[in-house]
Amino acid sequence: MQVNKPIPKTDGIDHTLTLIKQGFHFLPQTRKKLSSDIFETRLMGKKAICMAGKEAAEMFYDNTIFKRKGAAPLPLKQTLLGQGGVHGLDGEQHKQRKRMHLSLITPERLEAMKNIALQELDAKAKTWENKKQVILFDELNEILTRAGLKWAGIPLEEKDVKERTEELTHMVDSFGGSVSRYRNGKRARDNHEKWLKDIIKKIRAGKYRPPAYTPAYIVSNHHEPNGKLLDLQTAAVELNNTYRPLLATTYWIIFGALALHQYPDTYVKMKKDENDYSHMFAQEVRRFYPFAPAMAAKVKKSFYWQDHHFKKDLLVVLDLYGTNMHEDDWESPNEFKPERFTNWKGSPFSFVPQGGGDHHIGHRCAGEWLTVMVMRSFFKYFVSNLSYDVPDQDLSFNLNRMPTLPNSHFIMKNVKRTKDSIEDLKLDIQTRPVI
Ligand code: HEM
Repeated sequence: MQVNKPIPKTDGIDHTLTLIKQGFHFLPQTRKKLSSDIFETRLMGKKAICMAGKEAAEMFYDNTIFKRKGAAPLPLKQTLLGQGGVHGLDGEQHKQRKRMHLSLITPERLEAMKNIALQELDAKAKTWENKKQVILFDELNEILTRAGLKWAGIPLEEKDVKERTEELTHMVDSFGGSVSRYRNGKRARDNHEKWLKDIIKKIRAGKYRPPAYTPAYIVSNHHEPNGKLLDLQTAAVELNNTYRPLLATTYWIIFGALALHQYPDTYVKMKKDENDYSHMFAQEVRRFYPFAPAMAAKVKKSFYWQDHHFKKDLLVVLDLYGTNMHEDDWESPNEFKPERFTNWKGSPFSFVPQGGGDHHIGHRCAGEWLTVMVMRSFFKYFVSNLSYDVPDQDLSFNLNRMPTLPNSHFIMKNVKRTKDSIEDLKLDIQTRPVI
């Protein structure tokens, strides 16, 4: 007979506002309070089971028992994710769409992104030499907007750079429950999708011909399992999905710059980059610093797990940040130690900064390799191609805000390029497995 073990519950009626107020703290602190890796609460008026840890992640990413349809809240789809995109698909439709995304991320295209992003960074860095100070967050958002659109094969006129950068920045900053950030994010997405739809129409009409290996070409010409082209709206969402998340990488590049500053030994080791140090450093930045707090799914068919009953259509939330910090899997999780990744045995369920499980059959982030490659090459650029001072500023970050970053947005002064060329960096960094 199957035992039905009760799951500890939070007090009160609904905890959506608590989640918005406490941000990254909500799930870990509630687990601590209830002394349990799994608890029941109510979010957006619905019963929800929240959980963390390797075993929980393994269960969450089993797509025979979980589905994404109806799991993500509407405001998230109106801003960060878009409606009708790969994130919310299940079954064959998901597999087919995911194959399209993964087909964009070949080793050659990863190298291309690295080179384009480094070129944009180096061009921008030339202008920093004449500035009193540089706010790195703003600069990186523009650099990665330029790089992402170029890589995706989407034409960007100089006069539009500011507008496109602001749109992508607002979309990425839109989650976390602030009404004003939601409004900015929604407006930004509406404008950006309108712009993309015009470009896709031109591609389909043969009026604009991007190279056949670019996202612009591949997404515009992608056919659904029913043999039809993606509808225009979905095509705009998916094309945006191929480069918008690069601006999420901005947050981790800022945190990496923070770590290089606050742990000076890492700066020295990054400069030498022995035993793949830059890779381990990027991995530890993704583990230690927050970006994606959690993911939601719904139960596809009822099942038992660890004697707990999961009923069909129940909402389940996996704490990604808390899983990366889980004491069962990470020694001294609250210490920043890139060396922990030396000979790391890599579990796709204990290390879930960009989702867990398998990239190909599950929902794990399609851009994980790309994220790590851009992070590594930028960290190496900072230590080997630049000199800069980090003046006094408020470098603290608030875990109640989602997403979060240092309050000052990382200010640099006296920036100088120490090399005239990025050729060493272009040759140096190769694609590497990330889990
Ligand atoms: C800081 C950088 C990034 C973070 C934190 C991040 C995080 C995530 C997370 C949490 C998911 C959802 C996993 C799930 O549904 O369980 C995801 C999915 C996805 N990401 Fe990323 N991502 C990043 C960068 C990128 C980049 C650069 C790209 C593309 C170039 C990308 C493309 C995608 C796609 C297409 C999916 C949908 C996968 C699916 O549903 O099967 N991401 N990402």
